[in-house]
Amino acid sequence: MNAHQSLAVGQPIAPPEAMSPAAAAPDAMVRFESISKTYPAYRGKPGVNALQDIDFAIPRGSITGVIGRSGAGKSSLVRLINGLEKPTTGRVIVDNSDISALVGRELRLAQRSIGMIFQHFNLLSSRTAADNIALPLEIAGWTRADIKARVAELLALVGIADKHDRYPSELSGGQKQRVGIARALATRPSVLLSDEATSALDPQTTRAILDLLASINRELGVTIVLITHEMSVVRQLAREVVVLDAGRVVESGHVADIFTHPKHPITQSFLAEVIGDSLPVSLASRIVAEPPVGGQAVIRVQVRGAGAGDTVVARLARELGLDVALLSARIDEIGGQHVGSLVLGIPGREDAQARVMAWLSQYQFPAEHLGYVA
Ligand SMILES: Nc1ncnc2c1ncn2[C@@H]1O[C@H](COP(=O)(O)OP(=O)(O)OP(=O)(O)O)[C@@H](O)[C@H]1O
Repeated sequence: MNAHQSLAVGQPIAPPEAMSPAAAAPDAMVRFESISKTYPAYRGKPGVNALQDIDFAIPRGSITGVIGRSGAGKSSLVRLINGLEKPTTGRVIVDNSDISALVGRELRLAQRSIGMIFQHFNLLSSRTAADNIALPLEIAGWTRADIKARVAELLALVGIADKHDRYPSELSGGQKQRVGIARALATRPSVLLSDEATSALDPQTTRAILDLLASINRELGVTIVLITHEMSVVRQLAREVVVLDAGRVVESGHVADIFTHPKHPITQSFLAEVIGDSLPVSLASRIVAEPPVGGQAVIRVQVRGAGAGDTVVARLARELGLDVALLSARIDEIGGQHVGSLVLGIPGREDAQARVMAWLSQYQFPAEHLGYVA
């Protein structure tokens, strides 16, 4: 096993030797233990190694994002959690039960504690909203009276009590996903798998659905696993994130840690799409590689915590006795923490730059030198 794959999600980023494998995370809701998944060769098509050396834990009660590009192995990972696929090697433990070893009735019973929502909602068009939500309860053998009461409760929970008798064709995308969420929660699962559940929705509806998922996590304590190719979804909702690339976990940890210290190029490319690392055009167009006489060096600094941006600028100026200009700043709330990127202008002299970089490194602010402005 590759040590870099042995990560317990929820641990701050640490050197590989300090990372805990799944087995060291006893209070996990889902544990992948030395998982690989190979789809066999079929009708002349070669076999595919979809997942390799997967060994991590999803904390109970967490919202964990699993992010990766198309083909990274996200859907394969999800199908292992709900037992639709068996791993080629290793075990998948869900709520202390080895789902990869279950078959038949035992598997079906275990699957009732794992809800799932989908990109295209997967509702039955011939059934009303209420009857779609009732479906898993009918399959589980609930009485008609119990189903009626539970469906009413679920429709209210997801905020569409008035859509009880509507058919999917009469509902908006957001309302359809609310029906999907209610149906997924019907049998009171302990895990909710969300497979690109907001990818077909506009940004405003996406935000509303992600807010609903956050309140479900908070109020019902359901562990949520968010499969997505969008870092903006991870940023808004998840506290933990696992980055998959070519079937391997390349990085994992707290979202705020990953956003401030992305290590793997694939993570950096996901972040570049959302964090707005691009500089304002008016500033970018002025940056040059060689120091102009009397010019400023331009330094980008990553900061964390409320007020951290102001503190860095003030302390740098005070403690080093230098003129520090704030050329641009952006602060976001990520994983419940303020995370930001400051672009500072400092005196272009070599000694001043060296002192600023040493100070930033001493206080562990990631920083990069972007060039100079006149
Ligand atoms: N049933 C299958 N049979 C053969 N190969 C498969 C099967 N399912 C997935 N694969 C292959 O396994 C790899 C991982 O696919 P998977 O669907 O898990 O990735 P993904 O990250 O979910 O991608 P996407 O975002 O495009 O859905 C891909 O190369 C895919 O072609």
